[in-house]
Order: sequence, then structure tokens, then C-alpha cells
Amino acid sequence: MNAIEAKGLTKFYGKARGIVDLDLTVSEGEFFGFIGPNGAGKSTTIRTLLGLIKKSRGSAQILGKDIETDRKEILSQVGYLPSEAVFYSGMRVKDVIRFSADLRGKDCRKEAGELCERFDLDSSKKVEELSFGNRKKVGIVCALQHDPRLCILDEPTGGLDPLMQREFFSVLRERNSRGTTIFLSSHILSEIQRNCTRAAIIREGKLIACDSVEALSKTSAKRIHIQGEVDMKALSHIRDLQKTDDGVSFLYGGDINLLLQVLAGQHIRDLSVAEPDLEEIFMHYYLDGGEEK
Ligand SMILES: Nc1ncnc2c1ncn2[C@@H]1O[C@H](COP(=O)(O)OP(=O)(O)OP(=O)(O)O)[C@@H](O)[C@H]1O
Repeated sequence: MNAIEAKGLTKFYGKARGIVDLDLTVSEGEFFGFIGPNGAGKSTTIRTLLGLIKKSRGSAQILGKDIETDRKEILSQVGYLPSEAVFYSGMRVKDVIRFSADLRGKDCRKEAGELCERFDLDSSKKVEELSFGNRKKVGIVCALQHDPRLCILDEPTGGLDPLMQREFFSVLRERNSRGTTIFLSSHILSEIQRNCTRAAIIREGKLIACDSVEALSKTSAKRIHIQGEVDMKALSHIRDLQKTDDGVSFLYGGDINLLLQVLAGQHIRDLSVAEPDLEEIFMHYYLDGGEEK
């Protein structure tokens, strides 16, 4: 069964674009990354999938259940961490956590206690006394304590220090190895690269790529650094052209022979050809949707 299946899922806020014609399939058991720049539509996708906001058109199922008609069953099997966790003030952490468990009709005391310990969270404090990062931990415990089949995590690591981020991902990997599907929305490419097997990239409300992280990281483009005076006019398939102190640097996706022919007639002092790093590859998706100029 698929954990998530969306077809033509679209959400407009009045006339404003949220997401448009999103087709997305995540199989059960996957550790799936969802990447995109600010305003791309990640939170809109998640909130629409969970039925927290009403879709404009299209359809989607979560764990085989329809997002509109089976909302209650879906929420009982999903752990959701919103990008901004908001709690009733005046409540103690332990009461927030128990309230969240009660909503699901489950006794989660053992799991909640273990998670609080792993995240070093003092459950006797009032939520408004907590720092941003510690409030995030409360949201994480609420999202995970009932051992959901599917975890949907919207930018979960914001505010967590590096030690806590490490602990958080080790909890997620343990859950995933027991069969839990993880859907992780993030801006942080390294956390997607380290943890996810597949990922989708969303830009301006549309899905522009969906593949294994390994395939997304591969490109035929090379990073070229040239020292000297070069006339680039005869070259195409160039992206991210930057002037350096002593020459130029750019991503080149064309025929390497052509590049060498063009450079042969010019006065250059040095040339290096390197693999672009992952950050550069994703920036290419972010900035121009993957089209070469
Ligand atoms: N309540 C709303 N009313 C109107 N427009 C909205 C609303 N919520 C989101 N949008 C718009 O929908 C688009 C997608 O926003 P969304 O919050 O889903 O992006 P995101 O990828 O989660 O961004 P970020 O990484 O900044 O959290 C944006 O253009 C945003 O301005």
C-alpha cells in the first residue's frame, strides 16, 4: 500500500497559488524527503494531505484512506509535526503530551517518557517557559509517542541544537527500520541527503523532480574554473557564471570537446574541471527548475 498518493492535488488560497496539480506517491516504509525554497508549497501540501485545509481540486489518499472523507482515521495513524508548534499556554509539558495522547485514545506514557529522556526535555515545565528548541521537542514527542504508521514532519529540526538533531534522526531511523514511513519536509539538503532514500523537489507550487536522492544528486554538468581572460560568447549550456579574482567559474552542461575548442583559441593560464557539489545541483533545481540556458 502507498503511504501517500496524490493526483492533481491543487490548493488555491482565493486567487493565490498554494500548490498546483501535484502528483506524488510515497510507498509505505520509505524515508522520503520533500524539498523546496520558501513559499514553494511544502506546508500547503502537508496541510492539504492531512485535511487541515480544503483542497481546491484533485484527489489524495493517505494509507489508502481518502483525505476528505476519512480524515479521522488518517489522523489516528499519522504523527504530524507542524513547522510552528503552538500550544495552549498555562499547561505543563507533561499535560500537553498527555492531552495529545488522549486525543488519540491511547496510553502513550511509556513511549512519551522514553522520548522526553532521549530529548532531555523537562516535562514539569510550563510550555511558555520553554525556549523555541525545547518547544519543538514537545511537538516531536506529541508527533511520535503513539508510534504512528506515517510521520509527516514539517521542517522538524529548526531550533534543535546539533546533538538533538542527531538524536532526532536516530529516533527516526529506528522507527523507519521498524517499518514507519517518514515524510520529511526540509530546506536542509544535507539532512535529506543523509537520511532519505527518495525525495521530491517542489518549486512555485509544482513538483519539478521526484527520484532517488542518488539520482537527484547526479548530473552531467561539471564545475569549470578558468584562470585568465575568456570570451564566453561562443558557449552555451552555462549556468551560475561567476567572476573570480583571476578568471571565471561556471557550471557547464554541454559537450566538453566544444568547451576545449572554444578555450583553445584564448589566453588562459589554468583550467580545472570538477564535480559540482550537492548544494550546487539542488540550487540549479531551485533557481531555474533544472532548465539549462
Ligand atoms: N493562509 C494563506 N493565505 C494565502 N496564501 C497562503 C496561505 N498560506 C500559504 N500561502 C501561500 O501559498 C504559497 C505556499 O506557501 P507554503 O507555506 O506552503 O510554502 P512552504 O514551501 O511551506 O514555505 P516555507 O519553506 O517558507 O515554510 C506561498 O506563496 C504562500 O504565500
